Formats: sequence, C-alpha cells, structure tokens
Amino acid sequence: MTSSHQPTPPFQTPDTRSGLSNRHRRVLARWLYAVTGVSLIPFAVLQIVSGHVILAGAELVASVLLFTGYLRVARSPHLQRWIYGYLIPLFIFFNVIIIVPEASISASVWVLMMPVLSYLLLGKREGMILCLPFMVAGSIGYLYFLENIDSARSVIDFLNLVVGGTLMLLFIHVYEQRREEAEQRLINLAQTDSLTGLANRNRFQELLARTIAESQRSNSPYALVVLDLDRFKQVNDTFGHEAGDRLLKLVGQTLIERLRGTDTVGRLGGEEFGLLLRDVSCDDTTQLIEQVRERIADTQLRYRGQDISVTASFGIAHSSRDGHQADALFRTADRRLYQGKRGGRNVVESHDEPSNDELTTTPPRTRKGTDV
Ligand SMILES: Nc1nc2c(ncn2[C@@H]2O[C@H](COP(=O)(O)OP(=O)(O)OP(=O)(O)O)[C@@H](O)[C@H]2O)c(=O)[nH]1
Repeated sequence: MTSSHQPTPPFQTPDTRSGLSNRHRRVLARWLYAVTGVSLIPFAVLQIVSGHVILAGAELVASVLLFTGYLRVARSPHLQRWIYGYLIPLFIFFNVIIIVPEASISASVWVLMMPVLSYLLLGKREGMILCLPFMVAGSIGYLYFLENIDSARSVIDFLNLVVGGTLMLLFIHVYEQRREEAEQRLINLAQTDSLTGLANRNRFQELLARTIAESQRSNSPYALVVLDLDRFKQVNDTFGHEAGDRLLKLVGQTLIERLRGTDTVGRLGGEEFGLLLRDVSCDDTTQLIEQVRERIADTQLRYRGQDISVTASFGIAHSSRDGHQADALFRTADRRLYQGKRGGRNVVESHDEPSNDELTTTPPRTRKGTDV
C-alpha cells in the first residue's frame, strides 16, 4: 500500500460552471425564456400588420416554445441543455436578422450580447466556445449586409462591430478569468488549514460524508483514523511555539508522503489529524497505520541545533465494523484514540477496550507500540 503519490488536493470548486451558482443560472435562464417569449408577441403583431403572416406565425410558435421552456427550466435536471437550447437558436436568430435584406443597421448590436449571455450562463470555457463562432459569423454576415452601402462608411461600420465585439469578448474573458481565480483562492482559504496546507476540519468532514456516500454505492470499505500527537505541549514548552508549528507541518508532510493519492489527510485542529483511507480492509488499515505510527516516531525535526521528535496515538474506525454514520465513526475513532492515550500513548487502537465481562473470558489484547 506504499505510494509516493500526494493525496488528492482537498480543494473543490462549487457545483457550477459560471460565476453564477446553478440556482442563479436557473433563475436567469427562466427570466431570459420569459422575457424573450413576451418580446416576440408585439413583433408577431407587427408582422401581421405588415402582411408577413408566415413570419408572424413563426414568432408566435417560438413564443409558445419559450414559455414552455420558462415553465420547464424551473425543475428540469437538464439545466445545461435548456441553456444551450435557448442560446443556440437565439444566436442563430441574431445572425439571421443581420443578413435579411430589410435588416436595420442596428441589428448588429446583438452580436455584442453574445459573449455576455454565453459567459454568464455557461462560464469561461463553454461560453467562449459557443459565442466565438457565432460572433465571427455575425461579423461576416454584417460585412455581406454592408456591401450595398458606400465603401468608406461600410469599413468604419464593420470595424466598429469587430473592434467593439473583440473588446467585449476580451473584457468578459479576462473578467471571468480573474473572478474564477479569486473564487478559487477563497475556496482554498475556506477549506485549508493555513499552517499545514492540509484539508481543515470542515473540508475533512465534507470529504468523509462524500466517501461514505460513494463507498455505500460501490460497496467498498473505508477507514477513518484520528491521530493526536503525544505530549505536544512539552514540545511547545521546551522548544517554543515556532518549533511546535514546524513539527506539525513535518507530521502533515509525513502523513501525505505515506498515504495513497486517493486518501485524505486533514488537520482537525491543534495537534489532531484525520486520515480517510479508501478501499482498504480492516487488517490492512491497522498494518498501514502501524507503519505510519513508526514513521512519525522516527521523524526528527532539526531545530536550532537540536533534534525534536514526537509520537502519536491513533484511533481507527472501519466501515465494515463501525457502520456508515459520520458522527458515530468520529466518536468511535476518538474513543479508541483516547483509550490509547490512557493506555500509554504511541499506539494504534482499532478495537474498543474489552468490558469487564469480556476480560474474564478472553486474554488481554496485545497493544502495539511503546510508551515514550
Ligand atoms: N505550536 C503549536 N501548538 C499548538 C497548535 N495548536 C495547538 N497547539 C498546542 O498543542 C498542545 C496540546 O496540548 P494538550 O492538549 O495538553 O495535549 P498534549 O500535550 O499533546 O498531551 P496528550 O494529547 O495527552 O498526549 C497545547 O500546548 C497547544 O497550545 C499550533 O497550531 N501550533
């Protein structure tokens, strides 16, 4: 089970693709469906008045479809499809109204709306992939439309659209990039222990909940291990807080180096760490943690000419024996950890202390490790 892989970074972006949360994307998509559906009605009436009955019919059909979308988007699990289902026909429509013979020269302004809508609803990557071809097509269509107009003015109009569109796209792209970076920094801060760089308690608990859900689906075993450094107060008292901090970092590093990439290491607070081991049997967990215990005990911090070492006590809770309730698993691992502390420290405890009744019928269990 030895591996040099780093455990999976604890950081996670929210469940959305753009700067808006999925809830807000849904609200925006609904508004767009509704507003577009309503706006088509006066256009359809004007088409009827102008004698364009087929066009009016098409606009009314589109309006009905948009209202259906408005109702369906509220609950649909396929929000992304509904967004594409809105944006693609809309962008096609924008391009068509630029090239129809009776088009107004102002129809081209809709090209500038493309990056705004697609970045807001789809995020940076998908937003750019969707809007760029439509913007290029819109500009080419506009060039085609301008052919009939006096050449110097045509070039200026065309350049206005191309430069304006490019600037709009660039601005939104850079804005979205900076926003994503800032969001990622905030997420990292909220999920990370600043001293060790490990997952903090909140993040660790989230990952435990996720591991429980995934493992129940795939029926794979997992272990929760809580470890606490022994007599760490003495380290602080003897060598100072800075030495204590460095030792905490070194222990975190030692844990990361020993565990698999799919495992999680977190600092639960103070001198207490949590380990989440996936796809591991009960016996393998005990063996692995025994090696981790030895490795921590062998690790030395060189600080101002002195070697500082520390030991740790471990409590193990395993899904196969201790169930799938996060709170109960934590309580079990904690209970075993403090049982180990009471029993002399520098130990791995994977079972509860036998009760008095059991003691009379079974020989005492061998404790692993030695006191310091
Ligand atoms: N340097 C440093 N010390 C910390 C940090 N967080 C907690 N501590 C110290 O860790 C020590 C924990 O002390 P105790 O709770 O008495 O536990 P202990 O000395 O490890 O004893 P046992 O757990 O019983 O083996 C305290 O002195 C805390 O100040 C930290 O971030 N940095």
